[in-house]
Amino acid sequence: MKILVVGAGAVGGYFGGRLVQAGRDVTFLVRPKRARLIGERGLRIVGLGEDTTLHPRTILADEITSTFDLVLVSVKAAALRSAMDDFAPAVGPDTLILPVLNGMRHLDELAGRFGERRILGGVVMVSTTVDADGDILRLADVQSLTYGSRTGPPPDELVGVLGGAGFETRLTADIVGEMWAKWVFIAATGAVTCLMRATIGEVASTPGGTEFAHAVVDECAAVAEAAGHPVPKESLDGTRKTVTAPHSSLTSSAYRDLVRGRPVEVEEIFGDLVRRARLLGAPVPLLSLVTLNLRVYQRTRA
Ligand SMILES: NC(=O)C1=CN([C@@H]2O[C@H](COP(=O)(O)OP(=O)(O)OC[C@H]3O[C@@H](n4cnc5c(N)ncnc54)[C@H](OP(=O)(O)O)[C@@H]3O)[C@@H](O)[C@H]2O)C=CC1
Ligand SMILES: CC(C)(CO)C(=O)C(=O)O
Repeated sequence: MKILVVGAGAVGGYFGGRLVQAGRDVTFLVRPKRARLIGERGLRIVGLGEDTTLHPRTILADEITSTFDLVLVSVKAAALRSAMDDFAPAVGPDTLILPVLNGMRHLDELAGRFGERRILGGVVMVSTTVDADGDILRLADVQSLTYGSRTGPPPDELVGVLGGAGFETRLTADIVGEMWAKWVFIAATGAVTCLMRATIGEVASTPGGTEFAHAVVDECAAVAEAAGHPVPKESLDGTRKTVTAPHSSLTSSAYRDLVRGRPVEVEEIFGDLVRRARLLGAPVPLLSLVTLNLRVYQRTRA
């Protein structure tokens, strides 16, 4: 199965790199600067005691001459539209597209462009960043990819391709529910860390921090429930435990972007949740505050 990984950043570089290591037929669609760096330095996965150098196949948008069986989309939300233009020639009649962006909005954009049927849902749990050398730096020992069809038959053909590649994978019958659970998790983690400009542990160990984190989780979970996708108790308990852990160095990709002065996926992670909450009549004062805070950041960033 020919796999095109769109974006060799923190997430695409990590999962795509693992698939390369496992001998899968992977090509990375990259832009010229990233292509040069990977050509010179290799794609390196570092951190947590690892130092792996891979030499994957890369391709630029104007070099795509054939279609792929699976397109794994791992760009940030702001780059999605131009990425869709770039990878469109790789999409044939039977190509499946598996996006792993946080939030939910990208599904409509991808379905609008390529058709509902081929757009799978995906959830990644990983904590990686691109470091100053351009390497994929692992920050925590989590690495899972959950995926499934939203409309059609389960993509069973992916099980053997994505499985056994050094990260956990799960094909689920309820990927939309899983995406909501991840959205609650990432919105809560992102809200706590971005609004307080601190790690989960720094907030949780400060008086009032734990109560704040619980209140954020309550809001996020209430939106999921109102939307018809209540987060299962076990998953919600896990989210609460994670966002209130006093010694945790966990942040979120949104927070890492914020402290580096980069664009944050404000609308996709927070704004869209607030918008849906309003439509559903769910009160979200804390999420509204985080959204406003980050919108101001976004406008004044430049
Ligand atoms: N990092 C994390 O720990 C996690 C992130 N996520 C989510 O995953 C998604 C991706 O995030 P992340 O990997 O961190 O982001 P990064 O910014 O690290 O990576 C995105 C990559 O996409 C590339 N890109 C953008 N446009 C194109 C294009 N047209 N063609 C080819 N490549 C392109 C960028 O390339 P270039 O170098 O050229 O700019 C960049 O390398 C986000 O939605 C994020 O919320 C989810 C779970 C964890
Ligand atoms: C799992 C977690 C919180 C890891 O950083 C994440 O999904 C993100 O930051 O986007």
